[in-house]
Amino acid sequence: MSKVLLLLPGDGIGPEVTAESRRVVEALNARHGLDVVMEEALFGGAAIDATGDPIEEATVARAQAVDAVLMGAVGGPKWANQPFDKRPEAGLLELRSAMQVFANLRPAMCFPALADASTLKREHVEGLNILFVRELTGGVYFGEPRGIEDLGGGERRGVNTQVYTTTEIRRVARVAFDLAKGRTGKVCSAEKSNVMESGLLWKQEVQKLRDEEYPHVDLSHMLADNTAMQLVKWPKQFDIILTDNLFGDILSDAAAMLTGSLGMLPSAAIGEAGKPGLYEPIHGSAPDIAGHGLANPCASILSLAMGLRYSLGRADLADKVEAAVSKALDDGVRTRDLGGNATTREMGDAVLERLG
Ligand SMILES: NC(=O)c1ccc[n+]([C@@H]2O[C@H](COP(=O)([O-])OP(=O)(O)OC[C@H]3O[C@@H](n4cnc5c(N)ncnc54)[C@H](O)[C@@H]3O)[C@@H](O)[C@H]2O)c1
Ligand SMILES: CC(C)[C@H](C(=O)O)[C@@H](O)C(=O)O
Ligand SMILES: [Mg+2]
Repeated sequence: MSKVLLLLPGDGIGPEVTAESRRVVEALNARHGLDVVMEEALFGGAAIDATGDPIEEATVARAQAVDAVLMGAVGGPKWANQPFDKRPEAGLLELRSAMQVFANLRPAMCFPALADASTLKREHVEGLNILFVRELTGGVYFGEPRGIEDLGGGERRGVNTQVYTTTEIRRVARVAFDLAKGRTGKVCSAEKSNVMESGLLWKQEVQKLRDEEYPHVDLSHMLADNTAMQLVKWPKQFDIILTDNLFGDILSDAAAMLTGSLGMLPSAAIGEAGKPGLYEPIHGSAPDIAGHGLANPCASILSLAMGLRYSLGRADLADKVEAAVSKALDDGVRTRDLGGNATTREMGDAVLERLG
């Protein structure tokens, strides 16, 4: 039976990069025995313009019912003054929460051809293969209370609450420990247990789960600020980095530059087995380059590959797509962020040509 992939292109460069992933799916359907039907819906600013809301209830329901969701990016200056709960980004948080995709896998891999594209020296990044496991449906992004209070006399107070429960910590740590089996076995958990109670609970629960059920995992703990420094100093010391929602957001953007560009980093957000996954590049809508065909579509295409692997049951085609991206880079095809002058479409063409 056909599988269903819901595309949510979103805003800015979102539609530009998602269009290239759509062409990859079409090529796999036509030439490689994939049987995926694509649907599309408005999301983010585009949905606000059409309906007043960043995501319609029907779209959330569809995302929960299909096999996988591939989104582009949301947000931009046009919607920056919307009330907070009506912003494009609020729609994304609502979608992640509704899909219960609590573990966000963000692989920061340096493709061989890009070892000189990073702002760090070649020996620091060549062969780099870090996997972030970022908690995605809890923490300070969702904690209550939140808001901006008027204290009178021109004084205001902005409030967000960092909160984690044992269950939230253990279920994402389990994902990291399970993934460690197929890798080097090393997991570094990053938090701020020195100043935050939620960070101390995080550290204790991660250690407890390791001791109870994963004795073979080589677990270490690192304060998140030191982790940021160590990522730049000697990134190859890391294999899996397990961390919370906010630190994972920040550390993975920093790690993107180790691979050459933010336009290279894909992600997979997964939850309980059998539930649909949400696949998205880690970059945003890039308003500074949107509409000019300059965006790098690799992060989107590689996110699609993760979807093929984790939700669509076609790890063989995921390997094929990743190999085609790697080959295109080997052959010197580069978008502007990687120092070249290929357009988004030309980069997509280069991947399609190498799919076989
Ligand atoms: N998942 C998402 O939907 C998501 C993620 C991050 C940011 N955002 C939103 O995007 C908007 C812009 O945020 P920002 O500018 O801080 O971050 P951004 O990731 O959009 O862009 C940061 C920089 O990286 C460049 N860049 C990003 N993706 C690229 C690509 N594929 N190819 C080439 N260059 C690329 C941009 O041109 C920009 O210079 C904001 O509204 C933000 O909330 C959305
Ligand atoms: C747009 C925003 C909600 C999002 C996040 O902070 O999670 C983005 O930065 C990301 O990395 O996916
Ligand atoms: Mg981010």
